Amino acid sequence: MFRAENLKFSYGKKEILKGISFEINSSDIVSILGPNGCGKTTLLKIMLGFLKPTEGKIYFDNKEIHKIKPKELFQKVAYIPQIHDGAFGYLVKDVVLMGRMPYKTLFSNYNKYDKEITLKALDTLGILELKDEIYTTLSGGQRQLVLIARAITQQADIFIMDEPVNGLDFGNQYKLLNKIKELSKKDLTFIKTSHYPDHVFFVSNEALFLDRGKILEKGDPNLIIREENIKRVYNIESKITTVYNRKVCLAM
Ligand SMILES: Nc1ncnc2c1ncn2[C@@H]1O[C@H](COP(=O)(O)OP(=O)(O)OP(=O)(O)O)[C@@H](O)[C@H]1O
Repeated sequence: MFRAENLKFSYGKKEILKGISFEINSSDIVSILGPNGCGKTTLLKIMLGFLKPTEGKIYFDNKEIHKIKPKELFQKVAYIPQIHDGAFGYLVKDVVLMGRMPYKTLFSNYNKYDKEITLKALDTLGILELKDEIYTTLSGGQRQLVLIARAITQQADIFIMDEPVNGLDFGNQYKLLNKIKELSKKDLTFIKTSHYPDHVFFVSNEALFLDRGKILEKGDPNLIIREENIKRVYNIESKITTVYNRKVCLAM
């Protein structure tokens, strides 16, 4: 589905990605790990066609991303950004309804079906009671859930999420991770950044470690999240162990 070939990217003279290649398959839950500022968000933006690689190629379904019309791409791919302050004054249900935009022509209105799936998405995320609230008055975590509901309303097959648990409380973090697992069984693909090895063990079948502009390793999290990689990437000692049949990474 996504294929990157020797991607390089620089902001001006600052080289961020130094030649990375990978493939992502459908129904994967991929977590991109790496230290602050290593280029995770930049990579997501390249995958969404918001930024063009300085060198190398990125394909979606064998077509170069920047040659795909945004409307076509966003019927298949939904983006949930890390920080979202926009949508000033809109009600939650209207923000979620905006997920239907890639299906609309310039002058067509939202119909009954659009409104139905909007409410269903809010219900799926357990936030139906927020539907008439003003979006900008919500907490950061609640906004995150609203944006996920919007992505569901978009009926995309692929969700690109930038640190989706950022700002969510402990319970909502794991509720969201469980929701991701549940949705991936319905053939949805998730590509997300993460700062939490435990979450990656919990939810992902693929992990990609970015380190100094290159891919250190990509593959099964159980194989690639190792103490020496944690040390190398985050410069911290850790112990990786199994508790209640779950792998966890403890910082020492
Ligand atoms: N628009 C921009 N112009 C110039 N430099 C930028 C721009 N956006 C990001 N950068 C720089 O590029 C580097 C990579 O940023 P990016 O946001 O991709 O990192 P990240 O891995 O997602 O970080 P974090 O984990 O902190 O969210 C950082 O050093 C950042 O300061």
